[in-house]
Amino acid sequence: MEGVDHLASERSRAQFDVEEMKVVWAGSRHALEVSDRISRLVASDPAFRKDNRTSLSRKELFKNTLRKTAHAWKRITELRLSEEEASRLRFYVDEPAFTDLHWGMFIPAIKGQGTEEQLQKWLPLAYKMQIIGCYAQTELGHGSNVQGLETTATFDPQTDEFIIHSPTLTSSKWWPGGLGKVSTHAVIYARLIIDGKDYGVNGFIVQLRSMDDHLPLPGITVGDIGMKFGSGAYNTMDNGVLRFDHVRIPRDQMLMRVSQVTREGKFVQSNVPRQLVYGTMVYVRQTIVADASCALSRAVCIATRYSAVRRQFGSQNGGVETQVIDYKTQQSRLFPLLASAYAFRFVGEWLKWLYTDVTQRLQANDFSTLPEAHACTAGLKSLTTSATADGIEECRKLCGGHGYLCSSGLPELFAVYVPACTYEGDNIVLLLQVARFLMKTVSQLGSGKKPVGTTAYMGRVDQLMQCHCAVQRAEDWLKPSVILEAFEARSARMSVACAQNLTNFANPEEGFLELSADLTEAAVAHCQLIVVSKFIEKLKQDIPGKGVKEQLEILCNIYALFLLHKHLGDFLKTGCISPKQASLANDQLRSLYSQARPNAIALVDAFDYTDHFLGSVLGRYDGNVYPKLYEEAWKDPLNDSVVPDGYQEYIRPMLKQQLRNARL
Ligand SMILES: CCCCCCCC/C=C\CCCCCCCCC/C=C/C(=O)SCCNC(=O)CCNC(=O)[C@H](O)C(C)(C)COP(=O)(O)OP(=O)(O)OC[C@H]1O[C@@H](n2cnc3c(N)ncnc32)[C@H](O)[C@@H]1OP(=O)(O)O
Ligand SMILES: Cc1cc2nc3c(=O)[nH]c(=O)nc-3n(C[C@H](O)[C@H](O)[C@H](O)COP(=O)(O)OP(=O)(O)OC[C@H]3O[C@@H](n4cnc5c(N)ncnc54)[C@H](O)[C@@H]3O)c2cc1C
Repeated sequence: MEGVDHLASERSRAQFDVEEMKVVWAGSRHALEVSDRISRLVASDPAFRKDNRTSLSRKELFKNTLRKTAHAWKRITELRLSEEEASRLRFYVDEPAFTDLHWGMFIPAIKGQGTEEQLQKWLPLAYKMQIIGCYAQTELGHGSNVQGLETTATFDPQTDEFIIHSPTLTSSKWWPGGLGKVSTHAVIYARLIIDGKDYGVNGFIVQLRSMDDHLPLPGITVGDIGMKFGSGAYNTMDNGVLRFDHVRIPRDQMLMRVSQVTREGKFVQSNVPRQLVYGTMVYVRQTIVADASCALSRAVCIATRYSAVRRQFGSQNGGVETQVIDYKTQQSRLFPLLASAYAFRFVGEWLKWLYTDVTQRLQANDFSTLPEAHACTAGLKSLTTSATADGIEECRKLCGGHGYLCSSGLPELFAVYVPACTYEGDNIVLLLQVARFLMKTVSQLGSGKKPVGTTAYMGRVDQLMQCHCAVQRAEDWLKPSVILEAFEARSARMSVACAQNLTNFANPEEGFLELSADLTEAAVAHCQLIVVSKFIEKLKQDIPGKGVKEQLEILCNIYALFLLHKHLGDFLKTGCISPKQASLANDQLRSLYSQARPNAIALVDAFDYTDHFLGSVLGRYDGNVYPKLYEEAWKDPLNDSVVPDGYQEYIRPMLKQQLRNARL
């Protein structure tokens, strides 16, 4: 039935003001207005159609993306969209493209690592898209180990140039998005060599293709690395391969904010830390955390709406069957993901603040918070992307068989999302960075250096090593102080245990390798504490709107107690809680699921996603699933003809053969 809201009765059960929750989700009333307006602009423009993506060939898919990005750029310039509006437009167009790397990495790399003159020269060209750039760091042989990159940039004092060269096959740049077919320029990372001496990895701006005919410049071999996981999905992106054969670039194309090479070939290290060469990754990791909440909320929105529409079993005397969302098992799988989407939203907001703060400090030559910014961005990127990738897959299963259809939107969402666990740093490699930071923090506790920021709780390590959880009744688990103490104690005890075990090794690096699995678990505990504590902090703010804060409190408690349940081994092993308290937490969790149930549909409506953006028959706003699912099936190219292509060649002869055999 077209025009009927099949989820109306669900919506009428909501106990809070959905419009106000939309403001909380968007971040502000202004952000909601912009987001809402731009999402409708994209949804109503046929040029941004995306329902045919999975049936296009790679070439069609790629050309389609080029068309869409050109159209998006035209609309951005015609409508004079602000940076905020343009970035919302990119979000709602919902198709990975070379422009992500141009705006998301090429420009930030120049901004973060270039000198004032370099910014003035390159940024105007990049902002007007008169050049298109990518970020070429990873090589065939090395991705995680940035210090292991092999591409060289050798200074030639005769000509005042660098010679960029790929000395081995494994030094070929491999993976950069936008490189394969589009970028005219790249920020490439190469070992700086002066007078035979290696000064480590630095960034350089290199032109790759002619501005006249787009052909690669002399000495450059460049192409696409081939199809990736999933149909449609990330194959809209031209991830590329690049080799240099003694390509010359002027000296002033080395990004020289962090270190400089003078006309005489002298290497000068400025007073900023060398780690700033890694600064673009810190920036992008922060954006990836914010993006995790978007991807997860999208999957959760689809699974929640469908779970309210779908009915199985439980019919009494011919009455209606049970909505699958009413099964406790469905709730215990779905509601923690709903809560995680909100939790990641708020920790993403906080991380953005942290990043802005560290950037301002860096400009004032205050580098003190850089290690914490690195640990937080690395750890939260790892935690949120792993949970989101797993969460999207869980949402697919929550939708039963129909979740496996491309028209559910979930397979493509998963395929596009899952590389986030690898790009911008493999999630395990990043957790090991957090672990290093934690071990350093623990080792300095005795020296009188007071830990600050997200490790401030370590300053109370003596108390946290001994404290006893005060929970006696299930309701005690609703107290933020109780939850915080349990998470702080678990994290502190896991870090201290690792630090103590490390002392058993004569060589600390050897010990670190041997204990690395335990260390990543300690890092996860610390990162989960950050997410829980930032959710609790959010709830201390003034949050207007009938019932909004109460719903968020329910979600915050679900998030924390679900984690406690999932990682019970940690909490019990470290003696932070008793088995009895664990069982009370579980009782409380069940009660929280019942409280979330009547509000579930409204809580996903608060994401304010259009049907175009969701791209899912199962997640439609009106819940009119079955007729649309049926209609969608008939659109498949296989149904263009009643008798399939190939019948005469393959099916008919086989059937005839069977017939002949039967007659014999
Ligand atoms: C049409 C128009 C539309 C317009 C609008 C469009 C809008 C679009 C806008 C935005 C979209 C944004 C989205 C972006 C797209 C995302 C797509 C993804 C593309 C993917 C890109 C990539 O993957 S790029 C490559 C990423 N590579 C990595 O992440 C490599 C991982 N490895 C590392 O980071 C390091 O090598 C590692 C940290 C693992 C180890 O480094 P190493 O040198 O060995 O260092 P180590 O000895 O361990 O440490 C030394 C010291 O340094 C500290 N440290 C390490 N890293 C950092 C850092 N980043 N910052 C600060 N400090 C760091 C480390 O802790 C050590 O400290 P100490 O212990 O010595 O104190
Ligand atoms: C879709 C996509 C887009 C990308 N876009 C870009 C781009 O635009 N620009 C760019 O430069 N790069 C890009 N990359 C590359 C990406 O950054 C790297 O693939 C990533 O950093 C992981 O590095 P790797 O491939 O070397 O993995 P590896 O390090 O080889 O990982 C393999 C395995 O080894 C493990 N491992 C590695 N080191 C350690 C260790 N020290 N301790 C324990 N375990 C370890 C990992 O956990 C993993 O399980 C992209 C990658 C993908 C998939």
